[in-house]
This record gives sequence, structure tokens and C-alpha cells, in this order.
Amino acid sequence: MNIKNICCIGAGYVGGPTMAVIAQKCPHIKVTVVDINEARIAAWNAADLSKLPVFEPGLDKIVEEARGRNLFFSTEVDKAIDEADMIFISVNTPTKTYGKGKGMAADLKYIELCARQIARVAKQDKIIVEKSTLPVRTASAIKSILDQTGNHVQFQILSNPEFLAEGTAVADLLHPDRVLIGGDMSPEGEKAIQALVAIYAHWVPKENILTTNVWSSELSKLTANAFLAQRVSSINAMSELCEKTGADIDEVAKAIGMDSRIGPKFLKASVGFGGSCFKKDILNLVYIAKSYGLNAVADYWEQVILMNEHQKQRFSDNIVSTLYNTVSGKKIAFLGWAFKKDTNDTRESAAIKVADNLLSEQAEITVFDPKVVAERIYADLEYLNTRSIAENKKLLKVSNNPYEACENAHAIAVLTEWDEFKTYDWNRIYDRMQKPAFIFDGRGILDKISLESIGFVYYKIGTGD
Ligand SMILES: NC(=O)C1=CN([C@@H]2O[C@H](COP(=O)(O)OP(=O)(O)OC[C@H]3O[C@@H](n4cnc5c(N)ncnc54)[C@H](O)[C@@H]3O)[C@@H](O)[C@H]2O)C=CC1
Ligand SMILES: O=C(O)[C@H]1O[C@H](OP(=O)(O)OP(=O)(O)OC[C@H]2O[C@@H](n3ccc(=O)[nH]c3=O)[C@H](O)[C@@H]2O)[C@H](O)[C@@H](O)[C@@H]1O
Repeated sequence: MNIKNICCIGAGYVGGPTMAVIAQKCPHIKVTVVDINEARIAAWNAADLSKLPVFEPGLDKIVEEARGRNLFFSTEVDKAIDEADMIFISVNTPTKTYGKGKGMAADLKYIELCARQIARVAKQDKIIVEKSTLPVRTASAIKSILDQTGNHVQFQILSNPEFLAEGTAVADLLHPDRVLIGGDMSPEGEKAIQALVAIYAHWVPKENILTTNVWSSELSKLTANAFLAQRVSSINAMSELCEKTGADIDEVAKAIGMDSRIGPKFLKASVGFGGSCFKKDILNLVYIAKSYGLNAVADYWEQVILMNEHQKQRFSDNIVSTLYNTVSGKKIAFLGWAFKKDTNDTRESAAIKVADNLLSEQAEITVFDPKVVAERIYADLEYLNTRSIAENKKLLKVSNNPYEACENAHAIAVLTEWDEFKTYDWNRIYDRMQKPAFIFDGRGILDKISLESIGFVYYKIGTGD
């Protein structure tokens, strides 16, 4: 089966970059990314590449190369569905905020809408690819909708979860550890799997393209995110013990990471993991386990989330207790708001919870983040609904200059590990702060010895002295 025309529904953090790379690597395939969000599509079509809706290093170059050649962004969803041989579904699958499974299960309404739209529009056989992260066995629901509401055309459903991490999306897409494709084990299913294998094979070595049954593929995605988040919660749990015992978490991480069975990656203690997926995917896993009556399994994974909440809480508690048990009326400068460096994404960022806690203690916060705009920061706080919008705006300011953000502050909290923070003129910052000048390094990126020699009182996650 030779794929000539691809449609991707959902032009978000996954759909946009993933399709840009497919288009770049497969110039013979027309790739159309569609979305109902007109502003987002307009931004993907912006002449000024710095205005793309997703900031990822290297993405602008790829979009520049492929856009208008064989990569298109459009709001004409029906047209793109009709023309495509293969349709990726890459819409959001947030945690449900209502009804059964509220706060735990994945909300599949956007997925179902896509399935119904495809069923309505499709007049020729199509391969449907689940790119969104979905609960195990979703493919059977999609298949049932397509088969029962469609125009009697044949659909093959594949699961092809995405493992890219934000901030390194382009590198991850160009050199994936593996590409996972799950499909039906019938001859037609095998043909569909091979059609997708052939696309990736344009740039991914064949041995890195793994094919499985659909359920293994769907469940592997949730499992991968659960294992990754579990490593962060594990190292964060040890960071608290380090602070009590005088051990240093970076030294511990290095020592255990040299064991090849453990490995060195994903062992950086932090103020807590964020991002749109770890929490939602683990909650979803917990919900699925509970729905099968597997309560011990559910409790085990839920602990990863509870530990993460604890880490954020104790970071803000430590700021309050260190600043003589009150931050009321004190200025605290936040360096970073994004959930990790090299992205403008703030979803579930630890900074949001830490800010909310400190604002409840009447602190005055000034935020500087190299990529996050003020509207986003206020929207993140507003979403929590802890206080009025006016109050958030009164207590929290956003600055586009780090030195200005730190001026007159009692303390600095490092919430994101942006590289540029390491290069600042810390003498200059110190001179213009209230004394004692505190730094709470939630990412462990700054140099303790040089900061202490300047005069700062420096606290790092995971070191006790
Ligand atoms: N953000 C990430 O780094 C990763 C996300 N994922 C998964 O990929 C999926 C998508 O995530 P993101 O790209 O971050 O979400 P996103 O929220 O950035 O993008 C989803 C897009 O889908 C659009 N959409 C929703 N319903 C639609 C419909 N019926 N028709 C057309 N467009 C529609 C929305 O307007 C939105 O622009 C989720 O399941 C997520 O768990 C997987 C790996 C990495
Ligand atoms: O499904 C998804 O959405 C994606 O989720 C994560 O990617 P992402 O959330 O973009 O970023 P990560 O690099 O995994 O970081 C997640 C959070 O953990 C934190 N983290 C990560 C690593 C570490 O050692 N310590 C640590 O605190 C980061 O600062 C960040 O807040 C996974 O790494 C991807 O494989 C997956 O595709």
C-alpha cells in the first residue's frame, strides 16, 4: 500500500512537529495538518517563523523547508479527511473534568468526534492512526464507531504512540529510540502496519521500528510515561532524605546511574515534574487498573503523583519557613515558569503550584521566563480559581528582564532549568536584592560555591548543608 496523502487531525505540540518531520523526510507525500482552532492554524501558516504556535529548537527550519511544498496547515477538516489515505488522530486527551472518572480517566470526547467525522466523510478505505495517547482498548471503540456509522468503507486502526519530549521534539522525531506501531494481526492489518512502517523507514532504521498488537502498543505508551515519571518521583523522594542526612542528591544520582541496570538518565531531582502528560497518563493508568479491580496496581502508581505533589508543596513550604515564617509583602522572583527548559509550554508546570501556594501566603511574585508570555502565566493561575483575577494581577507581576525581576527581591526561586540562568551576572543581581539574599534552586542548576562566595544564602533541592 503506497501512501500518497496524509491528514493529521490536531495541530498541537504533537501533530505539528510530527507531521513537519514526516513531510520533510517524505517529500513525495502530501501532509495536511488540520485543526478546528483557527488561530492555531493561522500561526502555523505565519510568514514570520518565530510566530509558530509551538516553540521547539530546529522546528522553524523544517517548517520553512516543507511548508507549501508538501506540508499544509488548514481548517478544512472534511476536505483533508476525504483526500487522505492515512489519517493520524493527534487531538488532546485531557483528564475528564466531569461525570464518571472525573479527575482520573482520559476524556475521549475529542477522539470520538474525530472518529464520527471520519466515518461521515470517508468514501474510500483508510488507515486510521492513533497518535494521541489513549487508554488501552480505545482502538476497539474507534473501530466500532467507524464501522457502524461509516459509509461501509474499510478502516484499519493502528496505534502509533508518540514518545517525543518537548524541548527536544525535533531531535526525538529525527532519531527516535524506537517507533512503535500496533495493529490488527489479520492480513489487512499487517498491510496497514507495513504502510506506516514504510513511511518511518525513510529515516528510521528498520530495527528501531517495532510492531506489536494494538493493545500492547496502546498500553506501552502509558507504561513508558509511568516509568519515566516514577524515576523522577523516586529521585525526588531521595532528595528529601538527602536534605536531612547531608547526602547530595546529584552525587547519589551519579552513583546509582553508573549501574548499567539503572542508567544515568532521568535522575535529576527537581521541584516536581510537570508537562501535559505524566500526571494525566498516570491518573488514567490508575483509573484503568481500578476499573479492572486491580487496586494494588492502582495504589502503586498513584503514589508517583502523590510524591510529586508533595515535592512542590515542600518547596514552597521551605521558602516560607526559611524567610522567617512569613512571605507576606515580600518580593520573590521566579526564574522560569515553563515546565522544563526550551519550551513555552506551561501545562502542569511546578511553578504554577509553587506560585499559588506563595500567593496564598501573600507573597509578591515577579516572574521572568525567556519564552512564556504574561497572558499564559495569568491564565494558568486563573485556571486554579484560588483567588480573583484582579488579585492575581495585583500580587504577581511578569517581567521581560531577569535583572529587573530580581531587583529588590527577598528571594529568588529557580523553577525552570533554562541554561541562560547560569550565565547571569549574579554579583549584579545580589547587589540589588534585599539582604539576606536567598536563592531556592528548584532545579539544581546554579553553582553553590560561587553564589555563596558572593553572599547569597543558597538552597538546592537535595542538599542538606
Ligand atoms: N505534548 C506532548 O509532548 C505529547 C503529547 N502526546 C499526546 O498527544 C496528544 C495530543 O497532545 P498535544 O499535541 O500536546 O495536544 P494539544 O492540545 O497541543 O493539541 C491538540 C489539538 O487538537 C485540536 N482538536 C481537538 N479536537 C479536534 C477536532 N475534532 N478536529 C480538529 N482538531 C481538533 C485542538 O484544537 C488542538 O489544537 C495527547 O493525547 C497527548 O497525550 C504524546 C506525546 C507527547
Ligand atoms: O507523552 C508525553 O507527553 C511525553 O512526556 C514526556 O515528555 P515531556 O513531558 O515533554 O518532558 P520530560 O523531559 O519527560 O519532562 C517531564 C517533566 O519531568 C521533569 N524531569 C525530567 C527528568 C528528570 O530527571 N527530572 C525532572 O524533574 C522535567 O523538568 C519536566 O517537568 C516523556 O519524556 C515523553 O517521552 C513523552 O512522549
